[in-house]
Amino acid sequence: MPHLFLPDLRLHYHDDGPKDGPALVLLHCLGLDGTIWDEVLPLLPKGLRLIRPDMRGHGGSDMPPPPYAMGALIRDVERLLDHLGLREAVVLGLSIGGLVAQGLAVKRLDLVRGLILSNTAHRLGAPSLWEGRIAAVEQGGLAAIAESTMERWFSRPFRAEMRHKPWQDRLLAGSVEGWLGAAQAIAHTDFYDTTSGLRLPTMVIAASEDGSTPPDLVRDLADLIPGSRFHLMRRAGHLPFVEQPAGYAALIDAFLTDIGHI
Ligand SMILES: O=C(O)CC1=CCC(=O)O1
Repeated sequence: MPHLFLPDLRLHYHDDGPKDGPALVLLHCLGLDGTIWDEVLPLLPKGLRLIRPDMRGHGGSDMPPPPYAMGALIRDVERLLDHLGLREAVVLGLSIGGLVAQGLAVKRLDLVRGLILSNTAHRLGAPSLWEGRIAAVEQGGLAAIAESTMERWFSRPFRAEMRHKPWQDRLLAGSVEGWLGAAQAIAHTDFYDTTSGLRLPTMVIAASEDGSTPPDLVRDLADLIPGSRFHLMRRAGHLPFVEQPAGYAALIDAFLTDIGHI
């Protein structure tokens, strides 16, 4: 899989589908990487070019020491899309990936034709909430937050069947430094003012059992962007495409069709 060699960073990404297809860029959440989308990709409409970067500090990308600035996370995606010569992509951002997507659209509207903001908000909790989690991870590593994170990521029935275990293992296999760096970026980001100025086709997805970005918070994000459409998925947590892959893919398909991207 390819890397983009930047002056300060080697960024790993997946680039699937036809090179001349309409582009969908998928940005992952904190603590995981671009492979989170593996199961949903086959359910997406055919013919899309699917770009999945690993955020700095995550997956196969370099792991600079923390903290990371949100501006750096946005610039990494900007430089990747410029490198690939992509314009007018639809950008799907999950959680922190949704913050990056909002920031990218504000900075480089030429790169972004539409947004899918999934389980995210203009601000992902108060700085004090993130300071507490950061302190816990500094002391006890990712194991210190793994169980509480699973409670936010997956619905109770899903966890009762122990189906969250592989995801917990994936979180625990990630880089502590990468998690800390990105968590610090989240703690200092509030995009209320800039996101409320966005005017582009946008779909916002929430999930009923999401403990990280509860539906009301996600709905506030949709309210900020005039004309955006809001969807609440039932029986799913913070990663709804894991618990409801077909329903999630159908939402993406309908949105891309409605805006004429496919
Ligand atoms: O840790 C969580 O609650 C989930 C999360 C927050 C930001 C992100 O990207 O994932």
